[in-house]
Amino acid sequence: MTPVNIINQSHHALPKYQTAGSAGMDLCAFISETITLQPLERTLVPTGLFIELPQGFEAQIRPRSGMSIKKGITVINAPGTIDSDYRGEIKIPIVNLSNEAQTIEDGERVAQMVIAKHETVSWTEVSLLGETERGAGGFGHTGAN
Ligand SMILES: O=c1ccn([C@H]2C[C@H](O)[C@@H](COP(=O)(O)OP(=O)(O)OP(=O)(O)O)O2)c(=O)[nH]1
Ligand SMILES: [Mg+2]
Repeated sequence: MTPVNIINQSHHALPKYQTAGSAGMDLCAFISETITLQPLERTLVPTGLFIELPQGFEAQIRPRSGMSIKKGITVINAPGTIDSDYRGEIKIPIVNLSNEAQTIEDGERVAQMVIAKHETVSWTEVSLLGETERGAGGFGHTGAN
């Protein structure tokens, strides 16, 4: 467990792992009025949460499968990236991909957040890359199925 500083300006509980093996913590909407999204409409949902990740960590904002299948609502930039030096409010860009209007209520769990480690690299500019069996093959190169 890595301790991470968090400010919670919402009246909802801190995000938590729902089960011992959960990778993500659900994020609740922190809104004063119900959001209604028409088909293909998008909006930015506030959470009231501000975090201070250690360098080398990121938070990924991902859709919830239940929300996607029940309402057709997904995170439009999934996976959203929260940088370790970001000190603003975590907000969730969502879109209604269903063909009817959908609503989001205060406290509704609209997305989930996975905290992950990432590398930081420095480039070494070269004129040739190491040879591999794949080479430049991609995009279905290994077969039809
Ligand atoms: O789903 C998201 C994605 C990003 N952010 C915040 C945290 C992140 O550190 C910052 C910038 O995100 P990103 O780099 O994806 O956006 P950008 O359009 O490249 O903005 P910037 O130029 O500020 O980096 O916005 C969120 O609150 N929610
Ligand atoms: Mg950016």
